[in-house]
Amino acid sequence: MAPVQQVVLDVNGLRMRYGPADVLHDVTFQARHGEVLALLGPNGAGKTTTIEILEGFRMRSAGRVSVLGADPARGDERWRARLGVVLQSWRDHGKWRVRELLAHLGRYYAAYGTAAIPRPWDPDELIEAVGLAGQADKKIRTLSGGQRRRLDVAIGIVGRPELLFLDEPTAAFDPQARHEFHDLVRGLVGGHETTIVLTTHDLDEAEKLADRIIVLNGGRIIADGSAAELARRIAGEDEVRWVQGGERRTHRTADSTGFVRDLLRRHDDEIRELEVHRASLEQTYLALVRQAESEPEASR
Ligand SMILES: Nc1ncnc2c1ncn2[C@@H]1O[C@H](COP(=O)(O)OP(=O)(O)OP(=O)(O)O)[C@@H](O)[C@H]1O
Repeated sequence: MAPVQQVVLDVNGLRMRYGPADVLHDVTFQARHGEVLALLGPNGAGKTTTIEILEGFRMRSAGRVSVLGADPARGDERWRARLGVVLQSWRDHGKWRVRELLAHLGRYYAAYGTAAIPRPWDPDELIEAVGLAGQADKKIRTLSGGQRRRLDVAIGIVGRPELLFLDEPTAAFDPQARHEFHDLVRGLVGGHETTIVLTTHDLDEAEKLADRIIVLNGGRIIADGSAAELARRIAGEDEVRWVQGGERRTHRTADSTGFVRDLLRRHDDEIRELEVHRASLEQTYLALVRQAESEPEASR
């Protein structure tokens, strides 16, 4: 029998109200040990509010929340030392040098190390892991935007967190930095069994990194599942493209395998450059949000 993974995050009936406005309505989900969970949703959907409540930075209006076995509203220092947080932006360490700052911040975690999880992460190993080896002795204000973001991630993981929150971690990255960051996240999940909750507007990133995707819209969860499960829910059509007799053709179908089989049976010699494009997470996501927005409030 497969081992039952421990529930690290348990959110039940979470509600948040700012003044007269309800911004989270009955949000319920769980995350298990070692999972990467992506929160997606349009601007103002409630992603940051949800994450800030889980981090213990914001008090919820109602609902039950358990993070690493504790209520974040009452989490103590020992609990906080097991979390890692990478906010959307941090701009306050300009005069420090990279190694110096990580060594300094790491000291806070030393008292919370265990036999299984020695804390903190050695600064030089960490600098290597986030790809800042060439910048270890540089002042932080001299780093590029992408290097600064890698440092933000290093600050978030210096205590070897069991649960890591990443709020739009790759927003300012170039494609290469984004690719390297994805490798870093996979390494964290594979090597140290960190559970990760990330928010992103990059659907490609969510598809690559996340085991599970939760789509929030207007403070409600409108979908929860793997990218493939969400795609099946929407049952998008595949697009088949080919060249025949020098002419480009396209056809949309729910049964691309059957269509291609039939096409090749009838015109095998004439078909060139055959491609099948599956419905992407982006199409699925847009369809989910459109569907949720077209439903009347009362039926939700
Ligand atoms: N401190 C606050 N006071 C009042 N309203 C707030 C406050 N913070 C957020 N809101 C409102 O709560 C809703 C959810 O905001 P939140 O920042 O959680 O969304 P988000 O999904 O993270 O958006 P984005 O993708 O733009 O970062 C929005 O309508 C926002 O205006």
